Amino acid sequence: MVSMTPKGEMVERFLDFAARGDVDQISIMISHSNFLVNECGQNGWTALMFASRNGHFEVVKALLSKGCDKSPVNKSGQTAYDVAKFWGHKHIANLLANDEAGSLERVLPNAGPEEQESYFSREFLHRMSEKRTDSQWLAAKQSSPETVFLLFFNLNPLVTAPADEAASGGSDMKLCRLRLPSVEELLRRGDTMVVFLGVEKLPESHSSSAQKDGDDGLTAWFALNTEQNPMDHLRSVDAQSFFLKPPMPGLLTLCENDAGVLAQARAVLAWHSRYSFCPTCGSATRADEGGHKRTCLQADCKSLQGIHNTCYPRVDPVVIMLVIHPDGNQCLLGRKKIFPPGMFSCLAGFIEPGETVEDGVRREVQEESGVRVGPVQYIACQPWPMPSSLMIGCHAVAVSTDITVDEHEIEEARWFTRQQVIDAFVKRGRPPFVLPPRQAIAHYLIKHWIGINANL
Ligand SMILES: NC(=O)c1ccc[n+]([C@@H]2O[C@H](COP(=O)([O-])OP(=O)(O)OC[C@H]3O[C@@H](n4cnc5c(N)ncnc54)[C@H](O)[C@@H]3O)[C@@H](O)[C@H]2O)c1
Ligand SMILES: [Mg+2]
Ligand SMILES: [Mg+2]
Ligand SMILES: [Mg+2]
Ligand SMILES: [Zn+2]
Repeated sequence: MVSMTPKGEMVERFLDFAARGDVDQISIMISHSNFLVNECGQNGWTALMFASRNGHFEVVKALLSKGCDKSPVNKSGQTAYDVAKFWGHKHIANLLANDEAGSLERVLPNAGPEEQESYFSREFLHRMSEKRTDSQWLAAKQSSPETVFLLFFNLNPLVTAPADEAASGGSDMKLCRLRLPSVEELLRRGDTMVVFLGVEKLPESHSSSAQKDGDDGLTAWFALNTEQNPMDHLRSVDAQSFFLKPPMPGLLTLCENDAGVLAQARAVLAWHSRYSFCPTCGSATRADEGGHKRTCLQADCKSLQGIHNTCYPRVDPVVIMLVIHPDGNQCLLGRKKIFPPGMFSCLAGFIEPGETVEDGVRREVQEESGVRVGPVQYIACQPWPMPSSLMIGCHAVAVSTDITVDEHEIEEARWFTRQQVIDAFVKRGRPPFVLPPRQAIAHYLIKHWIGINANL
């Protein structure tokens, strides 16, 4: 082993505290030796990178407050910002990007807007995908009194209304967090689908004290779905709770945290309910890996050789776009027959095989409205769990303006002026149309266009 200088040892100790989130030790060491904030260890990582990797917000803040440089890159060319973003620590990525000389702007001067959190996108569980193959761990969690179970009946979640429903206008519905005694009987039934969702993220102050007696102290979450009314098999469930249906607009009434976990749970459960047989050979399949895989039971099935995407939960990419008139002052919105009266929204469509996002936008806009599109810019995305789409939101610039609607899909499409869109937002006078609900990415794409062109 290579021996280290006393300084080298001190740096490694400092980096270790950063990796573990020990903000007290970090502050003490900086107060004696401020140079540590910019040191990197033997693997080329700085304290800021380690803290960003492990989601230690307070450590990142402390390092920044001591003038830590955000620009160094590790051996893979990643800054601390890149590391935070890669590991999904959005709050840390925002902190690192918002600070004046944000690395994103420097590296990508023409970068679009900051990553946008949308309804259905909040991740408050850590998915712990490495535990999906640990059947012993999963079984222990399924029989732990701490574990949280979400229940679905035909993909409709069990919810409770807020106590002051009138005041909240019926929104902010909560998913019922059931415990083992309530669902024990359901878990024993063969026809209950069980999906491991993840574990609650730990507060930064979490220590290893909970790890005695083999318990890792992690609270696991599972989603259950049944196709037969589970009410007779449930124990001690709040009398106010009920299954939320139909999905639209019902699922848009959840609070933001619950909408995120619902998007994950419902999309996976919907996949199980649609793929009970092997898409390759038609045989029966079995759920594996905590409900994140289906394996064919036919020994010589092709799907058992190599990796087949038919064995994993599906996500369907959909482009959704706000098309802007060449004059920059109008946008194209359409309405489907099924929309509530007066509502107009962005055009949208499924991406086809072999197509880029940009080509998908151009094709769908032309098919649905006859308008031809030039430049396309990605803005934001949103999981859409009905049943399992990923909405890829873009702005696009039209290069022609005549409208011919595809009547199979769209009842009407129109150019609306910026003023008309603003009137619809502020609901002034008699607005010319109704906007899609704020939970839909279409709403955000329209609002963002108004925002970036603000000349009110
Ligand atoms: N979040 C939002 O703001 C928002 C707004 C609009 C639409 N959406 C969602 O986007 C999705 C797609 O929009 P669209 O209906 O206009 O798409 P679209 O314009 O491609 O037309 C739908 C048709 O495409 C075909 N299709 C192709 N691939 C499909 C697939 N993987 N699954 C189902 N059908 C497929 C079917 O014939 C279907 O009738 C819808 O599910 C809709 O709920 C979300
Ligand atoms: Mg469409
Ligand atoms: Mg279409
Ligand atoms: Mg289509
Ligand atoms: Zn098969």
